[in-house]
Amino acid sequence: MNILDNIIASKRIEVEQKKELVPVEDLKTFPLYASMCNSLVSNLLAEGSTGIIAEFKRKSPSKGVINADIQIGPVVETYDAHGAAGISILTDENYFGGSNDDIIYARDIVSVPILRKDFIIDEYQIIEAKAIGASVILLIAANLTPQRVQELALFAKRQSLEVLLEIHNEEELSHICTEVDIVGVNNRDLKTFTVDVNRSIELSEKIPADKIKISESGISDVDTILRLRQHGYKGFLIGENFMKHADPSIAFADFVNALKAASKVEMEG
Ligand SMILES: O=C(O)c1ccccc1NCC(=O)[C@H](O)[C@H](O)COP(=O)(O)O
Repeated sequence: MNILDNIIASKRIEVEQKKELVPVEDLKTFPLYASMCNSLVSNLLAEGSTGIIAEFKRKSPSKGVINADIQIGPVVETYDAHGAAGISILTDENYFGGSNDDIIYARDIVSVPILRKDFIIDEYQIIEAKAIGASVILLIAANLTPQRVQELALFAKRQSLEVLLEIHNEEELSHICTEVDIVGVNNRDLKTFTVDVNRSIELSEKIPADKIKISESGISDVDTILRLRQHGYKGFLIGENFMKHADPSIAFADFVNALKAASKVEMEG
């Protein structure tokens, strides 16, 4: 079994336990369940958007501990204030050190849309995402059939959530369906952990033109963003590059300033 199989196996157990602990009908009574979702799609398409979906994660299977004891508040506040188009928050506890409380806390203090970054395999997790204040959910093609992607995406759309479908290779293009709003190419192979930004470039032309494209993982410099933009990418999901710093807020603000300067030079040139 590879790491993704392990994560999914433990997720199945976790979801069944949660269903017992907090029945789905109870989730629907959470105040945030009835709140309005804001749109990541609109933010990515907005004129002058940085396109950055800044991620908050404490650890990961590929990197181990990144920033174990960090508090979420100051980090997401800076992401929001300095121009993130969206914020991605890992809610998986075992492998990423996250929790639902991280999103509940962040929702209260930021206005940008929040992506619930987790391994969604069950409708329960979609209701849960809405109940904790997420606006976008992630579906990963590598662990879902095309039919299951379609079912879960449709279910999410009916909850007014936006859907990001993550793919990694050409075969997974067949998972793209009408209900998906955003297609993300993960530059990290979730089975081997190798990272190659060229994945995004190779797949860019093959993604249907009506989908918003984002590139995920292993992005650490503004030149890569400029290159990806030339291939039609509107969004850039970046985690470790910020979270590895003692103060991710400073790293994020510096990165955005450098991106804005480079984008201006590019437009003038
Ligand atoms: O990052 C991992 O080790 C990982 C392993 C298995 C499944 C998912 C994993 N990561 C989730 C992500 O895709 C990244 O957190 C996200 O794209 C940001 O990547 P990075 O900028 O490289 O931190």
